[in-house]
Amino acid sequence: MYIERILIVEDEPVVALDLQHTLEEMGHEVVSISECFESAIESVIKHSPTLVMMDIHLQGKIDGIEACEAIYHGWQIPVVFLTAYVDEKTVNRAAACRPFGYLMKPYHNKELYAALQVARSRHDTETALTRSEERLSLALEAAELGIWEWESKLDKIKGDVRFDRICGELLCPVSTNLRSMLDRVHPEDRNKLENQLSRRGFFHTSFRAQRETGDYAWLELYGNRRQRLDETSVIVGAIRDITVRKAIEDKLRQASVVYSTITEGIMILDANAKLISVNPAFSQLTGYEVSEIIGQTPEEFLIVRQDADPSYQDLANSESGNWTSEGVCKCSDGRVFNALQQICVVRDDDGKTIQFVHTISDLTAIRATEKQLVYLAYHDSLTKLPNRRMFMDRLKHAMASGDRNQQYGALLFIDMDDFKTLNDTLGHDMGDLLLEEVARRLSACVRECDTVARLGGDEFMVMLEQLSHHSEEAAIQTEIVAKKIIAHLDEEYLLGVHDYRCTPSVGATLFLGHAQHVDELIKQADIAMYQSKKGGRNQLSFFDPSMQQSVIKRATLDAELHRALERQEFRLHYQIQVDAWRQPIGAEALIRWYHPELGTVSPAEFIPLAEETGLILPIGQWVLKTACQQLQAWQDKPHTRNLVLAVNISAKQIRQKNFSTMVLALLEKYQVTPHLLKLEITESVLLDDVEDTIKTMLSLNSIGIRFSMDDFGAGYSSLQYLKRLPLEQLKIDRSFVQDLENNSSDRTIVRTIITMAQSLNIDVIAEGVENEAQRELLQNKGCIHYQGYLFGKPVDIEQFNRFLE
Ligand SMILES: Nc1nc2c(ncn2[C@@H]2O[C@H](COP(=O)(O)O[C@H]3[C@@H](O)[C@H](n4cnc5c(=O)[nH]c(N)nc54)O[C@@H]3COP(=O)(O)O)[C@@H](O)[C@H]2O)c(=O)[nH]1
Repeated sequence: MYIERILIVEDEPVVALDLQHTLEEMGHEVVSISECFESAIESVIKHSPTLVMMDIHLQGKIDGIEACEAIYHGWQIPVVFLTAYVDEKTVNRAAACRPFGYLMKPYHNKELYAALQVARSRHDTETALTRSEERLSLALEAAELGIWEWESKLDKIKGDVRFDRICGELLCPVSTNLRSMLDRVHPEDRNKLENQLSRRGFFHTSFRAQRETGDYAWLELYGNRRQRLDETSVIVGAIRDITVRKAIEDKLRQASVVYSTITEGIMILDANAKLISVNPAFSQLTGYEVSEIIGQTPEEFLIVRQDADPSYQDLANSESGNWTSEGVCKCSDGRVFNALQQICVVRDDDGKTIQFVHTISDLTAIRATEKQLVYLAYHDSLTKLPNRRMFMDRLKHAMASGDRNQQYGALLFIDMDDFKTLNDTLGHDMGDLLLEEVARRLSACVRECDTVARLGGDEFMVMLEQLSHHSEEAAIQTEIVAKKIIAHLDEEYLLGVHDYRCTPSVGATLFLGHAQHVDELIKQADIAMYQSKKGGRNQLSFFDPSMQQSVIKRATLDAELHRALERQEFRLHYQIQVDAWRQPIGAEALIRWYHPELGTVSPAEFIPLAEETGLILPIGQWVLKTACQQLQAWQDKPHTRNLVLAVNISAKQIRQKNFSTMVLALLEKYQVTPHLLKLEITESVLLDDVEDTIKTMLSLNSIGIRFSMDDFGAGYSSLQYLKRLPLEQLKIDRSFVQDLENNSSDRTIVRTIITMAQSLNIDVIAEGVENEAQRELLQNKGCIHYQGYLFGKPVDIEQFNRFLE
């Protein structure tokens, strides 16, 4: 039996004493007797009784029922009423304050004994229940779980305060029915959740529910669906917001994928820098399995420490906790590689170092690529020779050492003759083969200390170092090497199945120290090489300063020529063409360039330059337009109406795709009768794209435009093509006319040209006729049209028109 420490609250002292006696006989202890509420409270505080026996009628204003409420509420001490009251009102009041017993006076001892036993038992049970509820509440709070319940009969979801906290915002209104709650669930999760909720027994699931803000929260739901006897069912369960956990899990999952798939090797070390784990890439990189190295520090098996490297402890103490450096790693098989290593300190919330993450990346491939890139930056990919960049470096170096030793060096600029023809005829692959072979032969011709480089295309450069201290001797040494090069490059090449011959043109220049700039030296060698080309190719030329002057002049001319059109510096001059009776039959339009500073520049000087740069196209267009304007002007006057105007057309012009269209447009614009326009072409048009050129000529000729073959006899003169061209006229070159009186060969050539033209039914005109003797000779041979100073020099249009009048 439990021995109670009892407080008796009784206003009748006799009854109280009797009760005390009885209780003590039962073995209990009576700690105090009080007659009123106030003294009862004092006794509770003072004696901490385990049970109170309470009379309802007490001295003072407060009765036993109120006293019971106060004592139980304040100290949770069970109270048993002991009273004579049996009226319904009193009993109901007493019952409302949940007493632990209600004993009627007078009572039997056995009744008292039973009442005390029941009170004790109920109090213990209730206390245990309250504690258990408290524990559960604390556990739910700690687990962040909310309790919820749903009854099918009511179709209402109810929950505790934690449930409201978790779901209030998400699934509001909280006391909603199941369908409304499901409506807030993410469509992809809805079916799964619905299935779980309809299942009998335990379930556990997670789903997304939409917040008021529109974004989704992750919820974890536990439940147990039970069937009641009346066939209704109830689900009781718990719910938890796992949004943050999900986000962390996602990150962890990503981190885990990165950890296991990244190509960098990762070591996780504990706070003492002892290895805990490695990722797969680490084992692949180093050959170490985690079991072999666990518990060791990386320096014991992998990292070759440098003196400047910080220790793990240094890093743990550092503010950044991060260190990156290039280092050397040793693999399990002894192989060594360069690695980029990074160490990151992992700290807990209190800032204490708990781990290190040590990452290593193999730099071998990067270093190899860098090496390759450097190689490519300084070498020609086809021939593997040094390229221009490296050559320039070496040249600067050679100049510096030549300066110190006072020894001459030499540059040889080598260009393969007619390389373009090889590419055009046998294709670029064969061209590449030739260049590779040239590179081999050049390298074989020079000493170890010399440099062979490819500048691009078919241009090679050879630098000879450590030549004589005297320029003459150095020149002789250079000549010997250059001749050797020419001889070797002149030998036959086997290109695939083709035997091929290709000669070089070589230009040479000497240098001593830093007397000239590198670019200047290369230009000198280039100029000398052009000299070789001009001199007939397959030869060596040394640089001569006068050559440089002409190159500079040419560059100036080129720059000025680009601006000449827009500055309107061109004019057309006209030179009369006459018949046997000296009657004007037409004129040749000849361009003149009046430059404000350079003065009058001869077309013989600037036309070849314009052809080279492509400027001949806009210039030629301007000439044609001006000629058409002039023809239009002549058409108004009877004595000029039938004059035919000859315009020089360069090969580049006639090869333009839209040449015919452009000419037709001009004729139309200036209302010119086509047969008054004569286009003078040279034999050079037959060197390239002959078929297309013939097509263009035929189309222009079909509308009446005439063609004259200029400088005939001086060049290529392919008779095979001649008969296919729609030519109206051959113009005998001035060089044959000049010496006609004294040179019998020229006379023969002129006679042959005239005879051939007559047989082909083509007219003949002679240019450069300067005296009567020449004219007579030409007439005697059958040439009756002339152009030359004998009849008039090229003059501007005002003079020309005056002359005609
Ligand atoms: N594509 C173009 N070429 C043109 C154009 N204008 C001229 N040219 C070509 O330039 C070259 C030089 O021409 P130019 O200095 O005008 O010389 C011409 C005549 O002045 C000269 N000539 C004429 N008669 C005599 C003579 O009796 N003696 C003598 N020493 N020289 C004379 O001959 C040149 C005309 O030559 P050609 O054109 O071959 O009939 C020259 O090649 C021009 O073609 C142009 O607009 N476009």
